[in-house]
Amino acid sequence: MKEYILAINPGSTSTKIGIFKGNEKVLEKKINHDLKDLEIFNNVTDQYEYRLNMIESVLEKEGFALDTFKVVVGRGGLLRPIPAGIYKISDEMIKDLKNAVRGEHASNLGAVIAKGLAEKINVDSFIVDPVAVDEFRDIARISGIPEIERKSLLHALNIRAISYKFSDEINKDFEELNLIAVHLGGGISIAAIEKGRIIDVNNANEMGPFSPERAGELPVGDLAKLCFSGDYIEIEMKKKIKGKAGLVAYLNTNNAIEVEEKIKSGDVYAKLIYDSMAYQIAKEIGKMSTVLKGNVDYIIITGGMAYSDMLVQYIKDMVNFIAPIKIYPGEDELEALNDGALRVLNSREKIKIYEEEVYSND
Ligand SMILES: Nc1ncnc2c1ncn2[C@@H]1O[C@H](COP(=O)(O)OP(=O)(O)OP(=O)(O)O)[C@@H](O)[C@H]1O
Ligand SMILES: CCCC(=O)O
Repeated sequence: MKEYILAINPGSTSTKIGIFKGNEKVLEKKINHDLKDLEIFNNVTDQYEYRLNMIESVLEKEGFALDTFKVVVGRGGLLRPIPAGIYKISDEMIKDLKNAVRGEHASNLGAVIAKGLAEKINVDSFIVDPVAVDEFRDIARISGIPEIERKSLLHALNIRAISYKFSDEINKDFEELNLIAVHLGGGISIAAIEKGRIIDVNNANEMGPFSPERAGELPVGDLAKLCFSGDYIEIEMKKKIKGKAGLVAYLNTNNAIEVEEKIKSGDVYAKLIYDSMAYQIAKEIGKMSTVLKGNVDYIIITGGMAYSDMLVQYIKDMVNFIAPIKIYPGEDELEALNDGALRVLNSREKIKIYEEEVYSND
């Protein structure tokens, strides 16, 4: 009997899978990938067979036959700009992901694997709120140099799932609230949400505060100088901005818990860096409150670093004049994928068609 939903979330070093029966998670597994195994692939989507085989082995070992799944849902990747929602995985979408039309990202594999598995058993496959969700007004796209556009790229899956959860908890519709939603993970997304639409966000890869591994916004003159200093080739510069930046660059770790231990043992430099990250996060929240013209109902803070009392307290002290603050530490993207699939299966939300939304966005 087809009774389960299979959720697939590929990350840079692991693939997480979740099996759900209605709202109940009956299995969660994290498949770790050896970096040496991944290095041989030129593009992320070339890892398809490798990761698919590992998922199938886990399913077999755990006793879940493929034909017990009624739908397969994957994390969406760097697609063309599209509104938030749940999308049927289409050939056009797969083509864009394989061609990396907006770049390489581990989540590009989510749709490819979900569709591959679903086709074997002849069921539907979906993605939910991919990182490419774009609900910006044109005014938010202008950067200051015509060749460069400000882009909407964010942790949309977790941000929207937590926003829905919070709205339910206070018995309001997400579409009637103005929120600032903050995801504090390896990357940091800070979004202004007006009546359910994400109208502005920093773009965790390129702007906003620095994070455990990323540089965030940088003084552009000095950045240009560094690029042309002759000391770095392009790939090194890219790594310097994303991966080897932020806490990693200053303190040699991307682990906020380790940084807090240093601070507690009296490391003044670690405290300066950590406080500076908190300061920049608070400053970005302030920016988003202006985007919403001060009409902010709540600030919600989520992601792994939301577990940190030290960080959250610093931020709260700076921004609690703006709106009440609610903290949801951690993330459950597998649950968010399942929730999305259920909303479609229970006819609470209409499935979107990628090609139609891309076209209507042009
Ligand atoms: N209890 C805790 N106290 C402080 N920091 C924590 C705690 N638990 C996790 N973190 C920190 O949260 C960060 C990782 O967050 P998270 O797991 O949400 O990110 P990720 O999934 O790796 O990346 P991303 O969210 O960008 O996709 C790390 O710096 C980690 O040390
Ligand atoms: C760019 C937003 C998503 C991510 O950092 O993974």
